[in-house]
Amino acid sequence: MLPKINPTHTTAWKNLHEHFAQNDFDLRTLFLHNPERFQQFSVKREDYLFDFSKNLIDQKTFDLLQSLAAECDLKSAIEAMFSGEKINETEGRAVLHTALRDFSDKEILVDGENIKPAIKRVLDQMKNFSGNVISGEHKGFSGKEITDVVNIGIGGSDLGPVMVCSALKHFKTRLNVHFVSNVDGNHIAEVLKNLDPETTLFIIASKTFTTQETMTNAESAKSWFLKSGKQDEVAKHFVALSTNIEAVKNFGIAEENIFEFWDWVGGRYSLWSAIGLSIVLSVGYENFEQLLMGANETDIHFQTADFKENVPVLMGLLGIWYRNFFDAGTYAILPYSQYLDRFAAYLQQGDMESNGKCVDRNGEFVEYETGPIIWGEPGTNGQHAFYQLIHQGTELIPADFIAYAKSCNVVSDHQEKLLANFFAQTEALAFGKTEEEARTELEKSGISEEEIHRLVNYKVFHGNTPTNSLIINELTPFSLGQLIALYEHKIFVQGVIWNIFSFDQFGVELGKVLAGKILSELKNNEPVTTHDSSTNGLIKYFNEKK
Ligand SMILES: O=P(O)(O)OC[C@H]1O[C@H](O)[C@H](O)[C@@H](O)[C@@H]1O
Repeated sequence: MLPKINPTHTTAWKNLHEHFAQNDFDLRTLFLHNPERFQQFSVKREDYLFDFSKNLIDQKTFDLLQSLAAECDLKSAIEAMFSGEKINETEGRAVLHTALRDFSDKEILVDGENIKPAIKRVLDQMKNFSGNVISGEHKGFSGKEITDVVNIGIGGSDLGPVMVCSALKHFKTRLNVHFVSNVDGNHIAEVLKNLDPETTLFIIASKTFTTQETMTNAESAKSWFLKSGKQDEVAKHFVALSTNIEAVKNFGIAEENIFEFWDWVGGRYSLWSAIGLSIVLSVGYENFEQLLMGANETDIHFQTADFKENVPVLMGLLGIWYRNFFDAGTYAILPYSQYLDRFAAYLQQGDMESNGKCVDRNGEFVEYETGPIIWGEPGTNGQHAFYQLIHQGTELIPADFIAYAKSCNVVSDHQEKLLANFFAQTEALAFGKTEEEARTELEKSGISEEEIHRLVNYKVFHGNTPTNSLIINELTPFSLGQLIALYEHKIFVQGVIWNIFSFDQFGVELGKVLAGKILSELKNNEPVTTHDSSTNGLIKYFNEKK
């Protein structure tokens, strides 16, 4: 079981509030007074450098955040998760996505049974199946090789595979992998428009195998297929990834085409499981295994490194400093890598569905902030879209800047320009531009004193916007696995300290229930008056125009 400590009752929390009130954390001053600040607040590991020196902290902040982790008993929480304790207490489940990438001989027991053999069995099944599809040995009903794969899933059965397949495009196989997730019929229509049922493999990815969007898309995909193929040929073109074996069989998918995973794998933590089959088909099994091994390297770091040099712990603690003491409502993920174009979207589910909670582990409503809004886009594009607000707006927006030192594709001086922007932005956000500096620049431009007076304030940059800089040596399946796991564990750290349960998601249920009721009303085409005037009015308008 996880500790049930209210963080605001800890001595560290009270001291952090005092510390916050008594200091202004001016980065210009902090760097000026400590030439060794970068060395003091950065962690250099074999595959990456994590520089957290441009944060609004001093040594006392650092020490108090460490004390907070200790008082909240983070260490035993980490041990509880990795050991298979049922820390997902509201659902009575263990949280063991980490076991999926643990290639050691160590036994991990769930309800007295070692889960490692089953994990290995499914990995072997994924390896064999993907090998046959990629090699062309597995053929469609007309004897042609598979050329296209369509993963049908949503949420954790979509976002992780989409993000990884996008990030590892440089490593892709001959197969073209597509993703359908939205119940909006246009989504599947646009994907199927250019595909051939003779050479298309469908993956129905759903932990529960009950999700409306996925089951609707799966039925439509099957209908599309059966316009060409026969019922007894479905087995060659449909596989399923799920914990719900009975529901999969009822859908009509052959038992040998079911890739199983388990309830101790949360949906948003499932890309390492059978849900990763689209990744295996997209980049090959060896690269998928490297992805797993990279995540495992972070798992070991997370379990063994002193919290003072433990990157996920530091990321988590710094996020709490801004969320709960600076009252920052959002956190930006700004990868300076086009390959990571879906990374922020992936973390939106990972972070916001885990820590978007208002009831603590004692069943009481919390009286402090919990999970922030996660958002972001790749740099340098963000600079031309929303950096104005980060630089000169009224919201404090802490951000993670992520970049790879080496590019997968050497094209002219693009990489130097990309990183020059990365370094410039974190510098500008940290140190800004004072009124005096702005005035000097305007004076040099030769404009009148009156004009200078009129314009100077628009040219001031407040600075003191905190950033973490993560420079990863190169983008590989291994380093991507490391990166994803860093954020999985950051999220875990924050959930432990906020004293919430990070692995259930009851908040997604109400909408689903209401949608089911409204769907039946829409289908019977009668005037709808059972709701509020807005919902009734909206439904009426839809019924008139559809
Ligand atoms: O994989 P499925 O069972 O289809 O669930 C897909 C998604 O459904 C819901 O939105 C849950 O909140 C997500 O955590 C889950 O990933």
